[in-house]
Amino acid sequence: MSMAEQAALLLDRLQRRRPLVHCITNYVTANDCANILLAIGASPIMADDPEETEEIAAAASALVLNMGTPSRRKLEAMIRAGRRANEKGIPVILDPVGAGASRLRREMAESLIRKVRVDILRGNVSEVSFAAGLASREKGVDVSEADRGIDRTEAALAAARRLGCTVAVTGEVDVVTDGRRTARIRGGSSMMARVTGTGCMTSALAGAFAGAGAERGDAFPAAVAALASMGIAGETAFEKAGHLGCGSFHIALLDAVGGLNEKSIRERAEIEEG
Ligand SMILES: Nc1ncnc2c1ncn2[C@@H]1O[C@H](COP(=O)(O)OP(=O)(O)OP(=O)(O)O)[C@@H](O)[C@H]1O
Ligand SMILES: Cc1ncsc1CCO
Ligand SMILES: [Mg+2]
Repeated sequence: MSMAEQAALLLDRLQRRRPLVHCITNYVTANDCANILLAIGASPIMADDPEETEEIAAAASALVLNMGTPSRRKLEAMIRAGRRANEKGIPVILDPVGAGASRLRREMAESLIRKVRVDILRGNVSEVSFAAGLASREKGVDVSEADRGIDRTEAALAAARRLGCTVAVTGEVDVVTDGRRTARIRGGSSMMARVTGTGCMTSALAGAFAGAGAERGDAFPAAVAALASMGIAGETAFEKAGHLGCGSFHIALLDAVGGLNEKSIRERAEIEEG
């Protein structure tokens, strides 16, 4: 079965099952992540107090840990949720936002990688390079100029080997690998880099697809399906609203994700295997 066909079937399963996706995320893009999950057909819950994250994670189909606005308290909330998810076989997605940008973020990324078994790591090339242990010169949450030259495939493979999980590096062309299989996903629009949170939304969608899977261990096709969905939606949004500007494009992106179905994935996904 082709990767596009697999992604189409996963979307169909997601829309029938409506997986509950627990997000411990940042305050910049939390609302967009909740809305994109609703748009694709999943059910979001944002919960980040250490007092409740174990309980919420235990009831969810997937857990998304996003380091965008970190704190020691949030780290504790993430470790509690992550350990519970691991015990219950619930897939965990890590978005190491700005992982190399400060001491707190570096410690947080290292601590999460050490204490929680991650199924999908999703980030831009700077973030994934840092998580892979490669030199990264991150200054903020966007790809740094110094990191633009790093090869996305090499960064993804290095991180996949270090973490033993599926890694998705986004950018103009997205790369997904589990160290054994590799896929490249085209599509999207350069406008996506001009709206904050499209990466966070992609990670949230990876949670929805991983949570829709029949069983744990389906992380690679879930990550591919999430990136293909964002790619198609980004193109549609650009056609509809690219000429209007970033604000309209942002809203059109949510609309486009809401319009995705099995058929659009099968017909429009641009996935290259190997
Ligand atoms: N130049 C581009 N052309 C096409 N698609 C792009 C481009 N840049 C980013 N994208 C798409 O935008 C989405 C987010 O990727 P990006 O690498 O910008 O994440 P990010 O840096 O983590 O974003 P953020 O931190 O703002 O959430 C992905 O679906 C990716 O494919
Ligand atoms: C801009 C920004 N700052 C912290 S998180 C975030 C959203 C994109 O990652
Ligand atoms: Mg990001």
